[in-house]
Amino acid sequence: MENALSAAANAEPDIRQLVTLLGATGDDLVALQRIASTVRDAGLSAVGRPRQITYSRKVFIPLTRLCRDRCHYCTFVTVPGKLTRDGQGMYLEIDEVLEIARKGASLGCKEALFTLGDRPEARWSQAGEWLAARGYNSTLEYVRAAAVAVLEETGLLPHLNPGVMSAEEMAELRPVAPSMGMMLETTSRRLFTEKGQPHYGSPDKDPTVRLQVLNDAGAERIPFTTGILVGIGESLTERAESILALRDVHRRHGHIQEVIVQNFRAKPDTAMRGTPDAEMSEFLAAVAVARIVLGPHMRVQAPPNLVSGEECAALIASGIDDWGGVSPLTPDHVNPERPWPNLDVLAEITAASGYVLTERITAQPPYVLAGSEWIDPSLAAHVGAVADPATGLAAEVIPHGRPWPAVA
Ligand SMILES: O=c1nc2n(C[C@H](O)[C@H](O)[C@H](O)CO)c3cc(O)ccc3cc-2c(=O)[nH]1
Ligand SMILES: C[C@H]1O[C@@H](n2cnc3c(N)ncnc32)[C@H](O)[C@@H]1O
Ligand code: MET
Ligand code: SF4
Repeated sequence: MENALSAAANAEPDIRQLVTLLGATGDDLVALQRIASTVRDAGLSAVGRPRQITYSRKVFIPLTRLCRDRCHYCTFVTVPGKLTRDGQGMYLEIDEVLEIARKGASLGCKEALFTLGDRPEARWSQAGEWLAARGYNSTLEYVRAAAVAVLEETGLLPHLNPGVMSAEEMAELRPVAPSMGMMLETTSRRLFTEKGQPHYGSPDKDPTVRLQVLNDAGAERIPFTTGILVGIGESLTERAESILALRDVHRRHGHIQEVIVQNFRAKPDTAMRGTPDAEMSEFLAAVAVARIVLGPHMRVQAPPNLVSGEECAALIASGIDDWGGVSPLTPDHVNPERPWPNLDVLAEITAASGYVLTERITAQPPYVLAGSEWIDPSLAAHVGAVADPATGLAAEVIPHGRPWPAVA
């Protein structure tokens, strides 16, 4: 442990040392957290915003809960029969999307997070029929149309999280969203190939496929959010490998705008209901190791609603600098049992640790400030209207719709 801690403080720890660090507890964990905090603080100072912890004020738009996958931890996914019994459509209609986005805009939200099941039309004929009846050939085509409607009618900026996409599909979507994302989850192949493991039977959770998406997103120059899900049965070695894989793809393309370290939370109606939640010390060690491996310039995000208020302070101590999207309106539909902290409370929690809660937009500041290299010119006016031109963070405005593309 001492060698591993000293490597973390002074050099690049090797994978064996990272595994040791991922198992740190007690005083060793405190020492690891100190190193991670120092790295985070240096990174924030270097970009001229010392001690700021960011969040994005957002609405969550669950465009469809149908999915061709069946991840054992997921309570978001549903089936056509259940939607019909509950009197719901296969997808949200554009009007329903706009109603959520309009309410969000009036509350000062600047991001519309589209999170949805992967390619449901590949499994459910009802999904394909719903789309065809409205003139769409695919879920991703419908995502694009919904994003355009949100831009034109509300001015919220779409962040797209629709699962696996091809390079061509990402290129089609790039002009309608300043950022996109997809969790790597894990590089563990075993959790995908072995019967009984959480990704068994979910083709979109093949780690090779997911790494390809991350690589393609970089080649397409899309500011991209990704991350790992901690505590789904991956070993400490697999956890270390996953973090290293994210470091490597970012070294290649420079497009990873933030890395989410998310703790698994068991849900009653899922196959993993009996699996204990991620151990807090292991989760904190994962955050700290991610910070150390990814370095001072990466934004490291953990959601504040998946832990307690005291544990939020421990996340700050472990080196995060971003809380991700927080909503004053919509629930976290992926973790519906975990309400968002009120934004005033989150500001207090953040301040109690000596940091200032600061609003950003969906794309992280360096990508906003770099302009057309990273963000499609069709979005320049929409982004310019909600971003502070000096910092690339959020401006204090209420968004409003404008034509898209704003610049032809
Ligand atoms: O409310 C949530 N937001 C999630 N977000 C959104 C996130 O909180 C931020 O709104 C975005 O990252 C914008 O920066 C994700 C975004 C991604 O690109 C990939 C995965 C997630 C996962 C979640 C999630 O589980 N719950
Ligand atoms: C949107 C993201 O939410 C995460 N996700 C899905 N189900 C759970 C759960 N039970 N607990 C925590 N995170 C979860 C996955 O990482 C997915 O990619
Ligand atoms: C609701 S899960 C998030 C989006 C996508 N289905 C994925 O698993 O990556
Ligand atoms: S986590 Fe995403 S891919 Fe897996 S079942 Fe849920 S919606 Fe589908």
